[in-house]
Amino acid sequence: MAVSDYQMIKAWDEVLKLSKVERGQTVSILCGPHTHPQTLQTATIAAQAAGAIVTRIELQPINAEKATSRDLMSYLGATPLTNNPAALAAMKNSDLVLDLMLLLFSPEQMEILESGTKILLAVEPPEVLVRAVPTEADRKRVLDASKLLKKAKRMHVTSPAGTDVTFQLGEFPVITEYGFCEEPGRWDHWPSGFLFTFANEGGSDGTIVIDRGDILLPQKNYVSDKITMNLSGGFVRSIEGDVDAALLREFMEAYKDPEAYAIAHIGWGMQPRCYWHTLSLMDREATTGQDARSFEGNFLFSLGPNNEAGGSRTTPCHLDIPLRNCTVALDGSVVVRDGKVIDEAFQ
Ligand SMILES: O=c1ccc(O)c[nH]1
Repeated sequence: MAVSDYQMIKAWDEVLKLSKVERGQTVSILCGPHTHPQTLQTATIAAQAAGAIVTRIELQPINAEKATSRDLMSYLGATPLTNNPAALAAMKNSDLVLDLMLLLFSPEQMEILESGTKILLAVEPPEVLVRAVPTEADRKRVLDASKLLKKAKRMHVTSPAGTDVTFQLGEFPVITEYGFCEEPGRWDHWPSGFLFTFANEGGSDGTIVIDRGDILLPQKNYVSDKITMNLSGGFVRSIEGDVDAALLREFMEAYKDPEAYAIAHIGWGMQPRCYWHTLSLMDREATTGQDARSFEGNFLFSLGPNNEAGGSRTTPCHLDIPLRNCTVALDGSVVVRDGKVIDEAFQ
């Protein structure tokens, strides 16, 4: 359904208030030719209404000749900000950057955050943004869950489809996503509502079965036949199945990068206003799949880069794969059972 400018401005008002934007602060809006015009215009109005000094920074896209997918998250690392000291300086001197272009996993994003600038990514279409406007309650619930994940040394994930995989934890921080940036140096993504950490280097072993109906991102399809991944020493050693597996293998082979097969972030979804089914109702190219990453009770694992958490891997190949009906246990304590979040585990 279409979204009115008024409703989108009110949504931005709420997100900027939650992000503690104050009169006189500097808000820089990073955009590109692909940025949704209504998102850009309403963000500009809301930031001005909040009393901020607003700057738009438009950068031209890159990597089109390298990526085989048009999805914004299908070729990461080098961004239009790479080797652009003018734009980098502007963003490091801003209180908040609204990233309507997508910098994810770029070294420049880390450098901007280290300067104390907050970065809020928002590239989903207005219909998804207004459906999942973040709340303080979302933040509290994700932070409560993060306390357990921060202490965990081991994550064990199983499913009726045959997943049985163990991740050693502790080398990397926990990253929480709840849709706004209330602290200097924080990165977040609106919409979201999930948390994750990264498995210790070399510390992932077992089998992951991507079941019928589970989602591959950036492919943004529901797989129609099971894909079985065998993991050892932190890397996917084989990808078996039928056509979906063959398509996934060729997608990954096209990057010609062995680091594409490394396990990256692992965690689970906690956003009640995001759903597994919505991808079946949307044009694939209209979304980056945040509903799929955020829906309640998914087990979300990713492959590829871990530089976002201080790791050394910066491969441009990045897969996010949310699974349904999994049971996730941290040091033996179940936090998701058969695809349902166990909130009591976080009390
Ligand atoms: O919001 C996001 C999106 C992609 C990703 O890999 C992590 N978080």
